[in-house]
Amino acid sequence: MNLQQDEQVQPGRGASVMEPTHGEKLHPAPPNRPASPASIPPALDVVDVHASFRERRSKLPVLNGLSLTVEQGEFVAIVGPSGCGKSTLFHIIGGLLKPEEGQVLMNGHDVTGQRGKISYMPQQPALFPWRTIEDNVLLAGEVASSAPPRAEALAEARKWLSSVGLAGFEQAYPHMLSGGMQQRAAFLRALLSPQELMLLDEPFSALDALTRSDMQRWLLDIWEQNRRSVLFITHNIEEALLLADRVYVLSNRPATVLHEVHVPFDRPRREEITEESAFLERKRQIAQWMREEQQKARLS
Ligand SMILES: Nc1ncnc2c1ncn2[C@@H]1O[C@H](COP(=O)(O)OP(=O)(O)OP(=O)(O)O)[C@@H](O)[C@H]1O
Repeated sequence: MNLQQDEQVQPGRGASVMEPTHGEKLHPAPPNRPASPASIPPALDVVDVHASFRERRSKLPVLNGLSLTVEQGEFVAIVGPSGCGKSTLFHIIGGLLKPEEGQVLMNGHDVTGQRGKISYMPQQPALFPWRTIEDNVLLAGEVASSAPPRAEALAEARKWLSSVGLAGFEQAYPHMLSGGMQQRAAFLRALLSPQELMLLDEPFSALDALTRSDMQRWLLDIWEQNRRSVLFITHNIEEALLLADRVYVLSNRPATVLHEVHVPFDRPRREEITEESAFLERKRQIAQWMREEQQKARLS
């Protein structure tokens, strides 16, 4: 079902009520955060977005005045309770759903409800089983209006496949690869697509712990070479803090931003930061906020 586009603004649902309640910032912006001069708009600016699903006569509010930004070249993570509306937010940013209120701006332009502006990587690799790994990776370029010539795209894809340990698997089909390898190919497809902003929706949730840890290290490495603007959903607080420059903590459904946490570690990041007290302090604090949300949900 679609989100309602024509719903009346209800009394009391103005911006002041629906402003996100950003919690304390645990630290000022770290030095490694990409500097965004005032003249450069954020890669993504989600402004006061409201959304609900309507089923017959009942209405399920899902997003409640949610605002967030991703600066140019920034890696931002979202954590929040299960079912709070994270994927719905991605669908709105990707233009698959229209919000009842609010805007989605990319590079300063209003793109609310417009598709084709982001590259997206879902929980499952979503590779086409009838296409080889190489052809799956090339797909991103094929559907773009400003695609490079095929020979150029192929050379680029092969270079990347080799650099992510998939050399020799170019002509393999997805079922011939492990889950982690499939996710690498899916990530490459997102990375090589021409859209600047990448939305990653729990890309490692289906992987076992060891593969997940490998993939985190791998993603850090690849991302730090490229510095694309990334918005990343995860349920794993440690993963969020290890990868991101900032972490948004969402409330229960209907989701709004409860807290914004700056992650002050230099890049390239080392896995050892997970042992540092500044890391553990943030991890404990976010876990505490999440527990509080769970408690509220149980009591409501
Ligand atoms: N198409 C839809 N029609 C009706 N309700 C929906 C639809 N899609 C999602 N919902 C409901 O909206 C709420 C938010 O769903 P959403 O998938 O955005 O949450 P989420 O935070 O991504 O969940 P999870 O953490 O479990 O992946 C849930 O209660 C879900 O059941």
